[in-house]
Amino acid sequence: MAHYGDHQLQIYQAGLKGARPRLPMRMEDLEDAAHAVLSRESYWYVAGGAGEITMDANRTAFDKYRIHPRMLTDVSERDLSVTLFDRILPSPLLLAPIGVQSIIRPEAELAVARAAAATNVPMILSTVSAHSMERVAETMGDAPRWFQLYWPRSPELAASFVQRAEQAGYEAVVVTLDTKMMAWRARDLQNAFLPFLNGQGLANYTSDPWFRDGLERPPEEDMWPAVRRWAGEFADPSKTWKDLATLREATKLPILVKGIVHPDDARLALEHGVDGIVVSNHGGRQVDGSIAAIDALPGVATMVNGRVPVLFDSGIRTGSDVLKAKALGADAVLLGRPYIWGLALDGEDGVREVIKRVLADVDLTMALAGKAQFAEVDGSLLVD
Ligand SMILES: Cc1cc2nc3c(=O)[nH]c(=O)nc-3n(C[C@H](O)[C@H](O)[C@H](O)COP(=O)(O)O)c2cc1C
Ligand SMILES: CCCCCCC(=O)C(=O)O
Repeated sequence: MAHYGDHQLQIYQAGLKGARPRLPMRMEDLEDAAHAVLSRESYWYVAGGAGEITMDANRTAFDKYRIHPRMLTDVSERDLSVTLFDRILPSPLLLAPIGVQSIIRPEAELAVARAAAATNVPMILSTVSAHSMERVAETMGDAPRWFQLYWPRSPELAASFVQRAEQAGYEAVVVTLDTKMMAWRARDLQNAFLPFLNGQGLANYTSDPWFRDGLERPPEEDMWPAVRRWAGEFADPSKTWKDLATLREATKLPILVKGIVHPDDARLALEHGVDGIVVSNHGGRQVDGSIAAIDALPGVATMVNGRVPVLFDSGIRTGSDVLKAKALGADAVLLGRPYIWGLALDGEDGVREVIKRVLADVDLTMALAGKAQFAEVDGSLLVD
C-alpha cells in the first residue's frame, strides 16, 4: 500500500541520481527563497500581518503542546482519510482561501487548482480570486472544491455568488467573518500596496451578471467603476448573526463560518444553523494581539462537541502541527501561506510539492508517534 510518507524515499532516490530538491526543504528556507523571487510588495502582502504579535504567536503557541509518542503499535498500514460532508477525503488537508494570487503569478488560482486536484486536496477558492470560480472549476474536473465567501453588502450578490458556486460544483461555502474590513497593515501601507485597487482579484465580481448590471461602463473598457463598486460591495460591517438566515435560504450547500476563535461565537454559530466552523485568526492578519489560533481551538472544539466539523488554520507548517491540531479538536486543517511560496517558486509543481511534503510529514510523524489512523488521533497523543 502506498503511503504519503513514500515521498521521502522518492526524494532520497532522486538524490542517488544527483538531483537535489528543486524547492528548499525547510519551511523557513522556502519562504526566504520566495522572498528572493517576489517583488517587495507581493512578498509582504502575503508574509505580513496586522503587526507581528499574533502572527508569531500562531507559530510559537504550537510549542506548548508536545506529542507523547507510543511504541510497538502496528503502523504498517496507515490511513489519513477524513470524512467531511459525506465526502471521504484521502487526507485531512485543505488549501486555505488565499485571495489575489495574481500578485504571485498570472496563472494564480488555476495553477493552485490543478495542484489541488492532482493531490485530491480540496481547494477553497477565495471570493477575491484572479480567475472566476467557473474558470477554476473547469480545471478541476470532479476534484473537491469549496468556495469562500466574502459576504457582500447586497443579498442579491451574495445569493448569486453561492448559487454560481453550487452550479460550478463547489461542495461547501466558507463564509469568512473576521474581515468586515481590512486591518491596519503597516507593511502594505509602507508599500502603498492594495492590489484590488488595480482591479486584481475581482474576477468573481466582474463575471457576475448582477454586479455588471450596476456598472456605468464594462470592466473590459474601464476597470475603475468596477473597483469602486467592489469597494462598496465587499463587506457590510452592520451584519450580525441573524443575517445568516438569508444566506441559508440562498443555497443548499453546507455553510461553514471561518474566523471563529471564541467558544461563545461557536455556540452562536451553532444556534444559527451553520454546518461547520473554521477556527482561524486569518493568519494574524486582522487583530494583532489576538489569541493564537491553536490556543483558541480546544475551547471551540469543546463547545462544538462533535455536532459539526471543526477545521483549523493559522500556523500550520509541519506534520506535527497537523497532528497537534487534530489532538486539540480539529477534524481537518487548512494550509495557507506555504503553498503560496510553492506557487511563487515553481507554479503548479511548486504547490503540488509543498502539499506532498506536508502530507508526507503528517504520515511519518503519525506513524512514529504510534498511530496508524488519523481518525484515532485524540488528546491522548499529547503530553498532559
Ligand atoms: C495573502 C493572503 C490572502 C488571504 N486571502 C484570504 C481570503 O481571500 N479569504 C479568506 O477567508 N482568508 C484569506 N486569507 C487567510 C487564509 O485563509 C488563512 O486563514 C491564513 O493564511 C492562515 O494563516 P497561515 O497562512 O499563516 O497558516 C489570506 C491569507 C493570506 C496570507
Ligand atoms: C478589503 C479586504 C480584502 C482582503 C482580501 C484578502 C484577504 O483576506 C487578506 O487577508 O489579504
